[in-house]
Amino acid sequence: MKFENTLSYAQQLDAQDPLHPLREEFLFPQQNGKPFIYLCGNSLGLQPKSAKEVLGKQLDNWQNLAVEGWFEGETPWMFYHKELKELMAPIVGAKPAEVCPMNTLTVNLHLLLVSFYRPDQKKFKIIMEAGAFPSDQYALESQVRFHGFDPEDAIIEIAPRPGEYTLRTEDITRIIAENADQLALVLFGGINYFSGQWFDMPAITKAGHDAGAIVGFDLAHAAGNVPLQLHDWQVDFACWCTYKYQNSGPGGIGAIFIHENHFADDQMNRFAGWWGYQESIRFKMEKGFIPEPGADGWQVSCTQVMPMALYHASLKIFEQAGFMEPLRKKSLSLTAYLIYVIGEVNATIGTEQYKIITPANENERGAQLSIIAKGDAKAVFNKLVENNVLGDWREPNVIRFGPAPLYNSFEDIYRAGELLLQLSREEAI
Ligand SMILES: Cc1ncc(COP(=O)(O)O)c(C=O)c1O
Ligand SMILES: Nc1ccccc1C(=O)C[C@H](N)C(=O)O
Repeated sequence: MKFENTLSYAQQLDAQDPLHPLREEFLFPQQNGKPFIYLCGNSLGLQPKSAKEVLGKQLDNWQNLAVEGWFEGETPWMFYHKELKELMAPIVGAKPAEVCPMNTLTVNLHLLLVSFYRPDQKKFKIIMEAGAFPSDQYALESQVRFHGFDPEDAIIEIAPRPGEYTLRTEDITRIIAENADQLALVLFGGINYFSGQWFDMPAITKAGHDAGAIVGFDLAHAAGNVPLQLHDWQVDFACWCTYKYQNSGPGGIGAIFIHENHFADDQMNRFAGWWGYQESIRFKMEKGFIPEPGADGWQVSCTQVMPMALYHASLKIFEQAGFMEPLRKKSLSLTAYLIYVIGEVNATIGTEQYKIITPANENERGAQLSIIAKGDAKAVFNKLVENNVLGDWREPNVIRFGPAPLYNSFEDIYRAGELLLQLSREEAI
């Protein structure tokens, strides 16, 4: 596609974009009386305008029904998660029974590792990407120690080749195969938070299974961002947060996926709680845990109604958008335009001041582009924020921009590029 670096051209792309009106469904933060150009959906999605009303309804239910709200009213809380499951499933390519909203991401990762990381003296190793989000590193290290192994022996991190920023699938699958004898688990991010690289999840899953290992993913940066087919890809388990591309609010409800292949496995360990107990007889309060079939059987505590209400508000907008296919189509155009605009900034300055380390290949990236700037990148980043362009900064040297197709426009990208160019010129003087 041939782009132009003009405001009128960007506005024309917006006029042709069928999803453009959905921008009106969201609230943009303001600074100095002006809205931000918000390019940070990769960290925290924006608040849907409907969030207050949807949350308000549950506050009313609480006020009017109190404890009876669990079984009475329009949306009895006992079954509230079921409405969400139907809307979540198409976002990650799962059957509704395979997903469940619950807890928060790292907590869920621990709970799923209890079930899916079952090391023995022979097979105890875990393969993950080097530079995974710190919470995942800490979770895995502590799980390994919990089972009496040393993370130094048990965790194999796959790093980019020297001089490269991202991983090659051939290296990932080769290292998995080489370690087959001792490999218990492959646990990868779907998209790496730092580089923005979308890993070849089907290839990783297949390689892990060929090596006799379980394969799980942390989809914090992938769910609601790129099209996923967790069921068809035969992924064993996954977990994600919903506060990034799925706009459920800070500390929003987390979610899990358990492949139905595992539903009948009665050898599976789990850290059980009453909300995972068979729903129809849960309130008999009997001794001896009987799990509810499917992902719901991993629930521990009672439904977090208020965070789920906030997530529900956003899921309804995903439904309105037609779920992932139209969103992905727009997302690819937005990122392609951002790549073009950054290229124009570099070309105007006459040097590769801003280097995009996220793979250019569409199959290897989602909405987020990670950019390394020459010179004092932090100063540039701070000035962008002062001037109402909000991406985020990740140590030691990366600016991340994550245009979200639900609410970002081509004009946002044009304007962010215009400011980047202006700041870079000022910096050079
Ligand atoms: C890949 C990844 N894993 C884990 C986390 C931590 O999530 P939480 O704080 O919700 O447990 C995040 C984001 O903070 C993340 O991006
Ligand atoms: N949950 C947060 C709370 C505070 C600050 C950032 C986060 C993030 O989510 C960061 C994000 N996971 C990242 O990719 O850097």
